Amino acid sequence: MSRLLTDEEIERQLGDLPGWTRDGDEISASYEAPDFPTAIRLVDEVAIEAEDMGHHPDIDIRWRTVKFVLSTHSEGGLTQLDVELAHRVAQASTRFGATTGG
Ligand SMILES: C[C@H](O)[C@H](O)[C@H]1CNC2=NC(N)=NC(=O)C2=N1
Repeated sequence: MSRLLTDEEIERQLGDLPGWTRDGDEISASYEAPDFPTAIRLVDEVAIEAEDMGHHPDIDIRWRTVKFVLSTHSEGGLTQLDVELAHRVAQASTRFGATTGG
């Protein structure tokens, strides 16, 4: 089900994901939460979503900035699972008042 996406498919779908950029086999975005506890709650929410999907982000937390890096390791690149998880991260970020530069 999770075949690698083409360059065109990736670029088109990133158009619906403000703040998300592609770097080779990964897509990533940084979100700034109102404060550190909210950043941690955002990470906790994304952990629940990721576990639900069976698809997990790399996460970097620095004070109230949280960077999510997505790739499908089993396929060696980007699949629809990464796009789906990015949308879930974006929606959770909105709920927690976290914003992205994009
Ligand atoms: C069996 C299980 O679904 C796999 O190991 C999943 C777990 N989470 C994963 N997450 C990500 N980002 N890539 C994977 O290939 C992956 N594989």
